[in-house]
Amino acid sequence: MTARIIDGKAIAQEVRAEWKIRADALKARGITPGLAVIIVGEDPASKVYVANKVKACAELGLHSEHIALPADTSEAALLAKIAELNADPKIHGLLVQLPVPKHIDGDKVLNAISPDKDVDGFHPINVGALATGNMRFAPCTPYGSLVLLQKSGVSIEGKHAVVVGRSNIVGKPMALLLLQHNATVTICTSKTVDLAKYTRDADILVVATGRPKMITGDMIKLGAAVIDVGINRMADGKLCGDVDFESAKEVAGWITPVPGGVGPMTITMLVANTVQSAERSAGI
Ligand SMILES: Nc1nc(=O)c2c([nH]1)NC[C@@H]1CN(c3ccc(C(=O)N[C@@H](CCC(=O)O)C(=O)O)cc3)C=[N+]21
Ligand SMILES: [Mg+2]
Repeated sequence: MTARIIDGKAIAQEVRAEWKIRADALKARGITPGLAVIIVGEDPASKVYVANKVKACAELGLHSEHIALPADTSEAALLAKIAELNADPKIHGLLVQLPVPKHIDGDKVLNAISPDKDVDGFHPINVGALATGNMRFAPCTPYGSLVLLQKSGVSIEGKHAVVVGRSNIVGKPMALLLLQHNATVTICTSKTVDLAKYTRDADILVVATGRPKMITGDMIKLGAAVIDVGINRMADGKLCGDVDFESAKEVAGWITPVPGGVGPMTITMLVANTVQSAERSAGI
């Protein structure tokens, strides 16, 4: 059997069109949703992501500000910039591209962003809201992964979902979202003993480990839905996921490619969260 390839680019376009209608409705009331992205330093991969975010905003007619600060920006200067944007009525969504340079405390940065503008969903208040089932902003990568499953017609309720990876930005919130949709959820880590025992039992397998091609076809249940969150740049310059696509697609029922899978959805949900934030600020 060969898996159905989940076309993240196509689904992202479809979802963006839905959110454009809501953005246009806000603009008709004189409110243009606005996103500010702060990037500290020169990471080349981050530059690609930030450029994609700004492009997606333009596509939906949103206001966006891209604030590039030098790598030696002090923590105090960054916190001051965040405070300024927290108070700026043109801005409904605000994020600081991670990772930040070592001399800056990442947790302090996440705590400084107004929870009402935290479109990444990384502020502890929003993490707590997700954990208690009162979601305000779901983190964009897990949210996008969930929408990919839903739009592909994969049923979640009652199914065994296995998440490999326990990061705050993907693994943990992904597990919470799946739990919210009544999946039976297992979270594995890089230390899990006999990882394949768990992955082979997964109806839905989400992989976010940052280890290129670590999940191979023999670790996947026949017909499973496989969401590959990994983006690894190989020596030849090509991108690959955390799943070995070639062997996995022979076993899986659905699979996301890298690139063109989760990545475009991450950007889309960021824009969606920004529009939703603007709706909330307008009392909608
Ligand atoms: N505060 C914060 N929020 C984030 O959401 C955040 C972050 N920091 N730091 C870095 C990661 C990574 N990330 C991606 C976004 C888009 C693509 C994307 O568009 N990927 C394309 C291709 C990208 C390429 O060609 O390099 C794809 O998969 O098809 C990938 C990765 C957001 N992140
Ligand atoms: Mg993300």
